[in-house]
Amino acid sequence: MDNLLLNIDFNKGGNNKEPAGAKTNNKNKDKYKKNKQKIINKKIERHNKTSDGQPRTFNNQTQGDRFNKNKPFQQRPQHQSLLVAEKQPELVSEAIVEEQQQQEPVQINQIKRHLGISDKSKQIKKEYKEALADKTVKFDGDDDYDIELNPILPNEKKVKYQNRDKKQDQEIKEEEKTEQQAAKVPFVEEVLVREEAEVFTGDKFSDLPLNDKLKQVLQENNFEKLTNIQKSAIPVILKHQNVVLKSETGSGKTLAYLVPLLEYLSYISLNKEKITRENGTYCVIFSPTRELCLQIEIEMKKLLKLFYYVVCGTITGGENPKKEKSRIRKGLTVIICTPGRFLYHLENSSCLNFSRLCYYIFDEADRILDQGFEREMNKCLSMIKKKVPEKFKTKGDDCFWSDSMRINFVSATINSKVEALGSKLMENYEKVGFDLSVSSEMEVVAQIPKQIQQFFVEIPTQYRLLYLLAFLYTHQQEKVLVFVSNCEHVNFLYHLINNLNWNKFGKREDDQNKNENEEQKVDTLCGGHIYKLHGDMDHNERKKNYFGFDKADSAILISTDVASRGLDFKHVEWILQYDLSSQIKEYVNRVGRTARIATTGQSLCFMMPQEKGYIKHLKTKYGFEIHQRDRFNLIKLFQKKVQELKPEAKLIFKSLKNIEDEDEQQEAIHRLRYLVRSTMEQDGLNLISMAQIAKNSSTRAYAGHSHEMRHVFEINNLNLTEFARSFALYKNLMSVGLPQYGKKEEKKRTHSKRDDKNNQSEKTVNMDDEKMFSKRLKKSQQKGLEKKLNVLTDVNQKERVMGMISDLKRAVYVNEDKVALRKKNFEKARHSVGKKVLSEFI
Ligand SMILES: Nc1ncnc2c1ncn2[C@@H]1O[C@H](COP(=O)(O)OP(=O)(O)OP(=O)(O)O)[C@@H](O)[C@H]1O
Repeated sequence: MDNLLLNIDFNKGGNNKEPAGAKTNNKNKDKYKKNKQKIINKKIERHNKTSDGQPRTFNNQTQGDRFNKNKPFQQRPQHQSLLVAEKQPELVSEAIVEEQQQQEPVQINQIKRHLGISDKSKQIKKEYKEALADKTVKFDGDDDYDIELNPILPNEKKVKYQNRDKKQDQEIKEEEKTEQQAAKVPFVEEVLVREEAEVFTGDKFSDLPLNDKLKQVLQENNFEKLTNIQKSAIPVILKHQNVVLKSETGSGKTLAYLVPLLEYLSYISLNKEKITRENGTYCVIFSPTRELCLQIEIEMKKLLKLFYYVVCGTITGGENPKKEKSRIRKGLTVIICTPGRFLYHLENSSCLNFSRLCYYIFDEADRILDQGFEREMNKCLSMIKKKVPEKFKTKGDDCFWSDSMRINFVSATINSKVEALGSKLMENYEKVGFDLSVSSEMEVVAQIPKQIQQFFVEIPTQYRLLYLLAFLYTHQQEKVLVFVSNCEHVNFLYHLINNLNWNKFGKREDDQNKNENEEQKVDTLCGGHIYKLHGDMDHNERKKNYFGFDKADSAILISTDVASRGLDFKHVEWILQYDLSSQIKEYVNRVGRTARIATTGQSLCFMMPQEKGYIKHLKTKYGFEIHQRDRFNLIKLFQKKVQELKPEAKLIFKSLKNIEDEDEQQEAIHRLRYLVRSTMEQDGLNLISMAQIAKNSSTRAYAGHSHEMRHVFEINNLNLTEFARSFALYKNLMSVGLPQYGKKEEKKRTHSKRDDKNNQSEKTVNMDDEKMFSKRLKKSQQKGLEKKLNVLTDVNQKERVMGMISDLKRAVYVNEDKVALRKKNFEKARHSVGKKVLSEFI
């Protein structure tokens, strides 16, 4: 304390500055002290005299006032700092402190802190004043004074006020705690106690009544212990039962139906007839995606090593149909297919042989129906029925009951719709893995493995992209699967992330020119292991990306829901739901891509502020355990990661003195934005138009959220400008590549009032977008109604729907479009009819 006061007096402050060399020269020091004392004495003298040089008279009755200029210096009570610094009473005087107060507020604060007088004293001071005004507290002239010349209260009064202060403090603290409790938990630190995975049972495959070859092959593939679902499902399926099978994601359902299938085929081969390729197909496995077909084929081929007579093959979209045809002609014992392509072959290939068909398996059965496969599925089944009518019990088209068929329905999220299809196929069936003690809604939660930690983070719409990049940078040594709502968004994110050069991160334009060599080095996330997956991709690229992500140790996969079902990527640590899905089933299946078969994993939902209801819905309706994470913690982690991976980046964060400070954290976000913008502007990448297309598709997808969840995903609550920013479409980037501007507007934009014009143009862009969007929305509604019209039989209903369609058509083709359409027709007519006739026509 003494040192502190001495330092303040001697080393700092304008007039109090110690002369050069004083520290080393004691003589000089004494001289300095004497001078100092002289200055103080002079000050006291000046204070005690009026401007005329006459001695000042003091009014003693006002001595309780805060700043008592009417009180002689000597008569003032001793200052607390003087009491503390008793050793140098001549140096640390009130006058010095006063002077310091004017010139060195920082140091006064230091003194305050050391004396334990914080800014809270201001509040106490205020209360003192109030108390004085109320005359509830009286001061006799003997009261002591604190550093700010407040009267120091007798102890009981002080305690009273201190307690009051503490109480208030506590209340405020508690309030803050409850508000921030969830949000301020560290971002990735494991706060939850992970439950022991309870996937495996004590039972083994070797205990099951299977043939020796199958047991051997299972052992060779390290399938030893049975999982819960395998233990309960395999014996039931083996007993020639139709089964609807449901269990949590990643619990080994595939093996649960493949093992009984192989057992059955080997039984036929040993006891009934030799299975050959010429015999045709014995089993058809339906699955919703090509990748899942591929995966089932791989899993099956692992088991086929000792069953050379069983040939399995996939029939999926994207493959060359001719090649598939030749494979079918050679004979496939087990066909693994997507319904669309299978239907194509049923309609176009006569070589399909179903005379021995005895097994149907529907993997991800609920998705097969959801995806609009229902019609295709029904067609497939009825065509098979037409080919081999003797196998089926009933004659009508809608019923596919058969005594000679074994049917398995499999999914983690089976619902009543699936059961309805099930009843068309199976006269009676056994349910395995259903928990009848809980409601079907709550049962959904049970399908998420317990070892998955679920989080959500609320992010302002405009920063979404930047936080995504921060997250990916922070977790680039892990495997992250990012889900978005549409193919265009996947494409945009994929190209953007692939082209970000993190060597440029945080550098300004002038810095960049200095280090051109360094700039040439490209530093991409995960060492460039970035993949994408969606339905519009070329089949071979899809396959390549699927295997690429599966094999990588650390990688990023950006995907639509095409990857949400059944795919078993190895060791995915994080599932990131960047665009939320309004369907609970999709949430469960997306999350289920991590924590497979007794491993652990985390999932994170990126939530826009207006989507708060989503988490509430999941928590209250389904009882999900989702924990909030603070976005600032994410940025903190990001900064730490940057500093860890790029030690030279200290320069980047030179302004970040306090990493806890939210404003300073914002700095990192700005730097990220700069990196994104510079990448967007790069020639030849075409990122801006990709972003615009992605934004439009995402807006449409947002408007297409299920009716049940419209209150959460309400398109009218979506701020389109902020939403555009989440696609890196910032104000001045919006104008690039947009064809909407006329020549006049283009000229105007280069004028001096550029900013105003930019604002205007941004508005026009948004208006155009909105117009486009509403048009498309109406068109899609129209299409939906047209589909409905095909199915309707009632004449009145038909008429009503037709009326609605024509209303929509009128709304879509606004006047301008009508004119354009007429012009187009006119042009057509001119070509076909000729000018002469046309003039008559006009
Ligand atoms: N008994 C077992 N012992 C060891 N590994 C197993 C066992 N059963 C399955 N697995 C492995 O567990 C992983 C997940 O299995 P699978 O894909 O069948 O899960 P699932 O329940 O079908 O998941 P989803 O619901 O997501 O489709 C696979 O890699 C599979 O090889």
